[in-house]
Amino acid sequence: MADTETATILIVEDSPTLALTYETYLTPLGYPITQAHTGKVALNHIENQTPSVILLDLKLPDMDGLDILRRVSADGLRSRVIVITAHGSVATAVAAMREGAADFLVKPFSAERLTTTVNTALEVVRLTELVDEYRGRGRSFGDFIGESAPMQAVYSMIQDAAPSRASVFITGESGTGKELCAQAIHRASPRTEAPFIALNCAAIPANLIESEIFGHVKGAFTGATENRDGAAVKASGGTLFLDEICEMPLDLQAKLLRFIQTGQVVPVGSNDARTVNVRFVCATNRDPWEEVAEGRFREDLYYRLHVIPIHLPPLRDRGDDVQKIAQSLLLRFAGEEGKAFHGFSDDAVSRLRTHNWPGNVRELSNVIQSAVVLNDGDVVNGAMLRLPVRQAGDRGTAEKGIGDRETGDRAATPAGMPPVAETAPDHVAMNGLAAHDLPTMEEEIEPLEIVERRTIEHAIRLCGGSVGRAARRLGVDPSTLYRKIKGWQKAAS
Ligand SMILES: Nc1ncnc2c1ncn2[C@@H]1O[C@H](COP(=O)(O)OP(=O)(O)OP(=O)(O)O)[C@@H](O)[C@H]1O
Repeated sequence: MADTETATILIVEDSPTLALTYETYLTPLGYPITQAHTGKVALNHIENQTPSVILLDLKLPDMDGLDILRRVSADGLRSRVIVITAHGSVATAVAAMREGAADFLVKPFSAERLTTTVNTALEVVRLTELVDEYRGRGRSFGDFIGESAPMQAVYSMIQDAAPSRASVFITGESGTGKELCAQAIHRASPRTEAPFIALNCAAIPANLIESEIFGHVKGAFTGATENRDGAAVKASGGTLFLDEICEMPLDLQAKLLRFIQTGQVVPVGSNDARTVNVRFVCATNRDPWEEVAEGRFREDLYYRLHVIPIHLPPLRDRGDDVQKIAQSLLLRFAGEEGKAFHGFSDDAVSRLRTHNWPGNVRELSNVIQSAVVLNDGDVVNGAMLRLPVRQAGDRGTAEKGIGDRETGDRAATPAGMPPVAETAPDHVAMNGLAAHDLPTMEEEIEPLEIVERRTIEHAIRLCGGSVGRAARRLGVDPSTLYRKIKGWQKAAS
């Protein structure tokens, strides 16, 4: 049996009745099935999503089925193609096998014969994936999902870096998986049994970071009622992950540098140093060298930490990974929410592929979760994915690199929002009012509902599209925001 998380079946058959019959035969296998009644629809589907098995009738209204087979071979796709031929046309089946078909079925055939043939094909797909995995090619790694070439380079950097004690400096836009990468390094390292301690330098007030890293003694400051170990001591023998390192205040950067050089921790309010052995992994979504050039990040600290650099590519540069991650997230959220969703329609796949993903995997996760929470059905369609129809920087236009994060986040439409382009013409502002048409009084006094909506949308944008995080920051329950978003969607449709 193939991997149930990713295996899919495409039935290419011009007769809808026959296609439905085959689908009914194959449904008990439990894999998502798509029908294509023309060659054009089939090619379009294959372009967006690689099916594990293609059941292919060679007689199509708009093209020769062999052309589809040739395309699968030419593109080097892993799909196993099972050709369906009419009784008496064995020569065609032989020709198809020469072109790369995995098997053939002569009409009419029984449900059992079909399921056995498809199951065998799926098993071959599974074994091929297994072999690739052993060879270390074309596979995901740890908790990462994704098999694209840029991610393979990341996985191999992680594997090479893991055994060493050298500091790792991870860069990448927000939501690309920097923390996941730090955890993967720790897990693959000899320190795996010791603690992995993560500290987000941007999330802790400046006056508390020193104590959070180095600890404090009783009475060191108001509220220090007892001795407390900091992250450096807690991570002893393990890994200390300093996230958003470029946000660390300069005075503390000097203390961190001393700690790295000496391995000694001095808690706030104490003169006693304690020696610890930690491995440093840090991350930033800024361009660290630019931070050095601007005087916000110490150059000596940069060189100490920037020993092994790992750059996480933006999601828009990872090809098919978008669909693989989306599919895995869909099954996860559907399971959590008790929904039946198990796949995406072709238009949904096409939207997933063309969106620019400024908030990267986190944004993708929010969009899928929102689609699952707010809808019902077997398949997520394009309309359920609350993405802007068109946005500046969509694939094929502007490319973004690290350092462009803020622009990227501003461009993101929060998950679950009716995007501007879908609800209003160009000249209409986000709140639905054409500002230049209104008298001054109306500009000054806005209905509370609109102010509330703008505040919520703004918060979600600032939180990289995360409804959950925005709800926390706004001090309300996430279900309140989801309810409101659903209300806006209803009003817009
Ligand atoms: N390749 C991937 N496959 C599956 N899940 C992923 C992948 N990359 C990231 N994620 C998930 O996306 C979310 C964001 O990842 P993570 O927190 O590691 O990103 P980050 O780059 O550290 O973000 P930030 O810069 O905002 O701190 C997490 O829930 C993580 O598990």
